[in-house]
Amino acid sequence: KKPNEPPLVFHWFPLIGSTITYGMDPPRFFKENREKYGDCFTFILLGKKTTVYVGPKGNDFILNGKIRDVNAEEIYTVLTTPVFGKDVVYDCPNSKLMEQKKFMKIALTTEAFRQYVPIISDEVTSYLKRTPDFKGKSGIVDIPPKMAQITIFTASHALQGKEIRDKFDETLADLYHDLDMGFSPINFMLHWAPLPWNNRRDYAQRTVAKIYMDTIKERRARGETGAQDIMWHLMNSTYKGDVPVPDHEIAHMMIALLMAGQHSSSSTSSWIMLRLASRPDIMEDLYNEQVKNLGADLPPLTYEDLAKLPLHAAIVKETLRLHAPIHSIMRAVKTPMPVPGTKYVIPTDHVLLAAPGVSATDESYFPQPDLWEPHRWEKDSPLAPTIVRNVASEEDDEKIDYGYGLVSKGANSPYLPFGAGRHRCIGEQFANVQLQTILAIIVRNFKFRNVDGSDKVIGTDYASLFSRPLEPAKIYWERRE
Ligand code: HEM
Ligand SMILES: N#Cc1ccc(COc2ccc(/C=C/c3ccc(C(F)(F)[C@](O)(Cn4cnnn4)c4ccc(F)cc4F)nc3)cc2)cc1
Repeated sequence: KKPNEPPLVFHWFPLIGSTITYGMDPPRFFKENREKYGDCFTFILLGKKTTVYVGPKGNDFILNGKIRDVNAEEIYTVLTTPVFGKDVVYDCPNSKLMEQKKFMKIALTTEAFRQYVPIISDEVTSYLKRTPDFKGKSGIVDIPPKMAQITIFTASHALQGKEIRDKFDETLADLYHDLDMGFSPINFMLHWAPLPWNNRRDYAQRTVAKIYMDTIKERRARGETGAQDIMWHLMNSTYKGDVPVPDHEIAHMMIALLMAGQHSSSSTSSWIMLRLASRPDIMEDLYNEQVKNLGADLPPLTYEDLAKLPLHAAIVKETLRLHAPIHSIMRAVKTPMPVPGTKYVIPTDHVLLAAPGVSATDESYFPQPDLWEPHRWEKDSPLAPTIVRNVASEEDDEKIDYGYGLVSKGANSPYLPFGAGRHRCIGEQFANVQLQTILAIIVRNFKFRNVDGSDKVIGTDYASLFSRPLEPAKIYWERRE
């Protein structure tokens, strides 16, 4: 290794490098090597020199990197463009992505969320009524596949509109599955390989895009609609210079949003249910919070009700602290990057890897970091994050606008499940509305506990693109009187 490069993680084989040890358990790999080499170190990921820089300084260095120094689309396009379709997200200049994020965000307003909460509540309630797995008074259920179903119905209906949601009962479900097969880290690494599932992925992408484009034509022929869904907003958006968004780009952005929302929310909602089964006491606290703040008759949920359920919000926050779906954020290095406070200069043949989850489980920021304790987010909790006590939280610090709205300037927070900087997530508010609504409806209907009555929680599957629970992940449920 050269004197001004970060330390290189020891490995036996040149190409494989540390791919297997990293791929099997990234958080463990980060923690072990942080102890050996410090916050900044390089490892070989399938032949590629990958420099990890963890901790708040690392999060800031990578996520707030200047556009001339770091590049996301070069790394991600091989994975996302075959699935989403061309000319959107990472298959276009970053300036165009910033405009696309602005369009998507226009539909994610509190006005829209007011419509989404009843839509999501009804989808969950009717799913629980019709699915055979929740028949009778009690039983045992493998929860991740159920949450994947609930997520796709709620997200497609709210975000994509009723026409699209109803198509999920027919052809769209299988097409979505084929599209999803292409969304795997193997494609990240071996995108050039003529893998059999990639043909099904390509056929599915073309067919799903056509379904969206036909829907767009129908809507245009029919004229206005009261729906607040994203498709309608994209149909009325124009790029700078008053250039309307082409129909194929609308269709491709819809696929991108469907994939984003589906994977992140189904993983997170599965973890929420599994954590509640390990802590039945918390599930009771949630029920009591609803009775206390909404009334014992538990009226139909509204968007305004969510603001009266702080413990429900803390459940999502604490689950994302321990189970962030995206464990590795990657960027190509475009110009040699000096690392402030060190003698390191990261060369352009490296890939940068940010892992915000490392500081989210660091005891110097979160007392008893591995304990899932939603009450820690209450202000006087002894487990409250130290960062909140002595450094301004995200709301206070200064903001910057990359073209799609204000985001906090500092990425030096230890808790960044939605990323930071120019590539920061625009789905955070929608995800919170969706997850808290699903949670509130489930809490009204059931009590959960582990099948063996323990407080254990299942391990994590890192082999797919989004970390998610190993399957099957069974829990015992009991219908609440
Ligand atoms: C629990 C739910 C979610 C989590 C934890 C999450 C996490 C993230 C993270 C970490 C990033 C930054 C990626 C990077 O810097 O490379 C991101 C970006 C993004 N997410 Fe999410 N996300 C969630 C839900 C959603 C939803 C529901 C949508 C759409 C409705 C969405 C759309 C996007 C978009 C468009 C970007 C921007 C990518 C870019 O600018 O390069 N996300 N998300
Ligand atoms: N041997 C072996 C072996 C080796 C390694 C491994 C594991 O290695 C790795 C390495 C990196 C990663 C990165 C995850 C990653 C990045 C980008 C995206 C995304 F772009 F797709 C997304 O951000 C997703 N998103 C955003 N918000 N919600 N979802 C997105 C953006 C905009 C958009 F519109 C739609 C989107 F959906 N998705 C996921 C995952 C696994 C396993 C095995």
